Amino acid sequence: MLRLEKLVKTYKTGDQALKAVDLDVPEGQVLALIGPSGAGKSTLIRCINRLVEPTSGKVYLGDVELTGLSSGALRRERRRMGMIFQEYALVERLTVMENVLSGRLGYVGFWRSFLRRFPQSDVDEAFRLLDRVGLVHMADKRADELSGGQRQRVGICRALIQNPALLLVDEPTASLDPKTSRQIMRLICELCKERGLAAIINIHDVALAQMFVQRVIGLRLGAVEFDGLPEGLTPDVLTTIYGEEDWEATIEKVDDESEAAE
Ligand SMILES: Nc1ncnc2c1ncn2[C@@H]1O[C@H](COP(=O)(O)OP(=O)(O)OP(=O)(O)O)[C@@H](O)[C@H]1O
Repeated sequence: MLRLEKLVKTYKTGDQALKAVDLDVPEGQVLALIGPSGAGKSTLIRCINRLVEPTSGKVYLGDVELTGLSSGALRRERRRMGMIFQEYALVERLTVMENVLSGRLGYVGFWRSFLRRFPQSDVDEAFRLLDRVGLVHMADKRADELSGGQRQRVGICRALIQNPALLLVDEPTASLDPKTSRQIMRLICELCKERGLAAIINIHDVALAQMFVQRVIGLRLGAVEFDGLPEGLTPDVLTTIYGEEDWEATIEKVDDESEAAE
């Protein structure tokens, strides 16, 4: 459902962030993108929805070549790609409900969005999503009253209310404590499964990636160094992606029992 063909990004500074990346993501697959700082993970995610303009190569979402679209057509196609950010990107002074509904702005007309008047069906869906992530009781709270984990749940609802075919997730847990990080990763992966959604999750934490996804892509210096099952991330493979390190400690599974009831 998503295909990248020889995707290249060279920034104006001369930094070659992506070097001819090929990638196929089937429908419903959740994959983690790992790699050291500067490997090109954020650039890859942002080249897919063209928040960063690729230098060359092609991106297909289904049959549509995103790289060939005019700005109007791109705006429409972007509705099919929900994005979740590290820093949540909520509007602090708006309520939880308003932040979730802002995910529909690509759908409602200009005046409706200007007046923030959304169809009842959108409001109903927002309540359903907030209920699913355990935040329905906070619908009227302002975003700046929420904890990091709660904010990210709102960010997830805002992405899902777009009814996307693909989720692009950029470091969803980087600002969260370890336990909340696991809860958020689990939630994202469960929701993808429930909805048959594909997702690409840029994540620093290798153990967390291994715990939840079906496929891992390891990027190094803008190229795919590893593409396989989480179990394939042996210390040797991690050394080729990241360099020398004591990987036995890093890939040790975290005790998950304490969360079983959550
Ligand atoms: N706007 C930019 N202008 C110039 N160079 C950039 C820009 N953004 C990223 N780069 C460069 O492109 C390369 C890839 O960066 P990118 O942020 O995609 O990596 P990353 O794997 O996401 O890193 P991190 O994990 O630290 O976020 C790096 O060398 C970086 O310096």
